[in-house]
Amino acid sequence: MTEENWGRLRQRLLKTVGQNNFTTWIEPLEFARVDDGVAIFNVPTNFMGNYVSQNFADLILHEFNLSGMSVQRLAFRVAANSSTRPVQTEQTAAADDAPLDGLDDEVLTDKTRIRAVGRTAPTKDLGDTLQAAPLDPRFTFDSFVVGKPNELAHAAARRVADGGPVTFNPLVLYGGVGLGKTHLMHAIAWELTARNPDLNVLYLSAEQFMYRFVQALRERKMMDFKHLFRSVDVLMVDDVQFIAGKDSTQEEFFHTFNALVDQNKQIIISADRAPGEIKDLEDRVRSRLQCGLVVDLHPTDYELRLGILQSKVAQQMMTYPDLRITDGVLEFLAHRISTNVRVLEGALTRLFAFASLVGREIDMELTQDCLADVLRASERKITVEEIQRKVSEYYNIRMSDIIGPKRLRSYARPRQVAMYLCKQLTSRSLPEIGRRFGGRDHTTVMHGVRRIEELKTIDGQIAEDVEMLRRSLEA
Ligand SMILES: Nc1ncnc2c1ncn2[C@@H]1O[C@H](COP(=O)(O)OP(=O)(O)OP(=O)(O)O)[C@@H](O)[C@H]1O
Repeated sequence: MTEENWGRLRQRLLKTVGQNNFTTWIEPLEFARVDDGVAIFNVPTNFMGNYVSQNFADLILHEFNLSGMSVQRLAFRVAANSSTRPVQTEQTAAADDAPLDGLDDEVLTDKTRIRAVGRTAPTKDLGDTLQAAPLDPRFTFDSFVVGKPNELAHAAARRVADGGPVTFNPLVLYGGVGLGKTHLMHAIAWELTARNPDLNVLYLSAEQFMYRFVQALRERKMMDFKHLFRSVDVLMVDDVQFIAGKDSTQEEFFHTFNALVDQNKQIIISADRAPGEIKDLEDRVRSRLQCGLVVDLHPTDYELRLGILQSKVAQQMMTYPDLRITDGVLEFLAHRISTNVRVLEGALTRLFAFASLVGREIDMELTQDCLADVLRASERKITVEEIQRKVSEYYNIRMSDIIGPKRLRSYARPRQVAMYLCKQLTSRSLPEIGRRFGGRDHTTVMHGVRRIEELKTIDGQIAEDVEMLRRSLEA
C-alpha cells in the first residue's frame, strides 16, 4: 500500500462520507503503513482516532478490501507533528494528474467524481446528454457574509442575480481556494430560479463541461450538446482554469461562449486567478473572459473571518442547542486560522462535534486541544523583523532607530508599538523580543506592551495606528 493508493482510497471515502465528514475526520488521517493486517494511521489527537474508529472503521476497512488489500484492523496513533492538508489539495492533485485534453477512457471515468461531491440538492435535468451540477442548498446570499475583501464580488453577484438586462458579460469571479466563489455562483443560481422558475440556469464545473463534451463526441451527440448548451439562459462555469491546456475543450468552450454572448445570455465564470494569469489559456478565450466584469475575492481579513464564524456558530447552534461557547474563542480562531473559509468551517464543525461528545462548553482549553493540528498548520509566520520594518516605514523613521537606544518619544513610541505587535502576532517570548530590540530586558518589553494596551483605550490615534499595522502585517 502506497501513499498514492491511500490517496485513491480517500477519494472514494470522500464520495461515501460527504465533504463535511471527510474534511473533519478523514482528511487529517495520515496513512503510515500496513503491518500484519493492521492499517496504521497517524492522527492529530486521541479523540480523533477514537471517533474515526467508532464511526468510520467499517467503511475504511471495506474500502481497503475492495482495493484488494487484506486489512483486518485499523490502528491510530497520535503523531507529534501531523498536520492537516485542506481537501482542495487532494482535488487539485486529482485534477493535475488527469490526462490533458483527449478522448481517452480515463477522462470519462475519473473526472466526474471531483466536483459532484457534497452537492445535495436535486439535479435540474436539461435533457438526456446534459445535466446541471446540483446546487448546494446552503450556498445562498442569506448565508454569505459580506466584508471588505468580498464586497465588490458580492455586489456584482447580486446585480446579476437581480436578473435585469445583461450589463456585463461575462461576470468573472476569481480568488484563492475556499474564498466563496462557488458559494456566490450557487447563490446567483438560487436567486435567479427563485425569481423566475422557467429560467434555464446551468451551473457546472469546467471539468464537467469537458466531460460532457468528450462524452458527446464519443456518443456522436455533438448536435445535442451544442443545442443544449446554446439554449440555456444563464451559463455558469466554475473553476475555468481547469480547461487551460486542453485544446479541443477550449475551442468548444469558446464557441459556446460566443453563441451565448451573441444571444445576450448571461455567462458567469469562476477561476482561481485572474484570466490574464491563467497559464495555457488560449488568447482568444482569455480576451473573451476579460471583456466583461472581472472581480476578485481577496483573502479574508480578521473582521470577515469573525463575521463568518459568528454566522456558522448560529447554524451549529441549531444542531447543538445546548452547547455554550465562551467569550474570546471566536476572536482567537479568527486571529489564528488561515484565510481559507473552508478550513475555518471544518475547524468549527470539529469543535462542536467534540464539545458535544465530551459534554463540555467550548472554551479556550478545549479549542486548543481539539484543534491543535489545525492551529499548528496555520501558525502565523510573521517575523519580528517584518514588524520592525513595517512599523518604521509607517512612522517614517529608520529601522535602526526602532532597535537602537534613542529615547526620544518619536522613536520610543513606535518601538513600543512594534514590541506590542511582536507580542500579539508572533510566538516569541518577552526575553526573545527584548533581544531583537537591541538586547533590551524583558521587563522593558513588558512595560512597552502594557503601555500600548493602555494607550489603545484612551488614544484613538494609537488604536488606529496599531490596527492599521496589524492589518497590513496580516494581509
Ligand atoms: N463570505 C462567506 N460567508 C459564508 N460562507 C463562506 C464565505 N466565503 C466562503 N464561505 C464558505 O466557505 C466554503 C468554501 O467556499 P467555496 O466552495 O465557495 O470556495 P471557492 O472559492 O469556490 O473555493 P475553490 O477554489 O476551492 O472551489 C463554503 O462552505 C462556503 O459556504
